[in-house]
Amino acid sequence: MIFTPTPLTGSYVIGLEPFTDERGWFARFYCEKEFERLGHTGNWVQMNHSTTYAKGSLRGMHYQLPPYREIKMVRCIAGAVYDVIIDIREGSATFLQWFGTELSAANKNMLYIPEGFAHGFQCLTDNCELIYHHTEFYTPNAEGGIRFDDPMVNIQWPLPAGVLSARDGAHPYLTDDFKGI
Ligand SMILES: Cc1cn([C@H]2C[C@H](O)[C@@H](COP(=O)(O)OP(=O)(O)O[C@H]3O[C@@H](C)C(=O)[C@@H](O)[C@H]3O)O2)c(=O)[nH]c1=O
Repeated sequence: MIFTPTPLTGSYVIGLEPFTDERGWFARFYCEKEFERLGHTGNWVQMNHSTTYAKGSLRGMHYQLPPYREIKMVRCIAGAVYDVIIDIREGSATFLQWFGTELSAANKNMLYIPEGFAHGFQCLTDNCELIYHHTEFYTPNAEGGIRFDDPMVNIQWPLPAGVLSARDGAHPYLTDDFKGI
């Protein structure tokens, strides 16, 4: 695996190194020893899989409140998405800065997202499938959300916004009172 730091400290784009032969390919996407070198100490306690049908659809921007902050690792196994994180670590030098990268079945890249980030994505194709690894259990009462179009963050999405859940459409806009998590 190739770990490329993003401008937001602690997050990485992870490239796989597939072994290819006449049958197809084989690639490792998690190895405790390699991840320890990143400083990763958490255990993956939950893994999720989602399909999003329509190009342009958006999911996000989601996080869990303390004490349920979590590390996430995201991978796209069908189609392509523009995957985005926002740094909401209290006191961070890059507070409210965002980073986006394309994850696709074709490029096989993953995004490693430390605690203290909000996460979301937009589908660049129809029928996008994502696999998530989480270090914390899903805790509905601890869910936090930031609107995908929050002007204080100003994410540059590649496509006009398509399908959005009712919950994601109802996230409040940030105010100066928001100090992060
Ligand atoms: C996230 C999650 C949802 N659910 C349930 C709640 C709800 O009834 C249904 C759909 O949930 P949501 O609408 O929140 O799903 P979704 O909007 O796809 O939520 C996901 O968005 C992306 C951007 C992330 O980063 C993920 O961690 C997760 O928050 O599934 C679980 O049972 N376990 C889970 O871990």
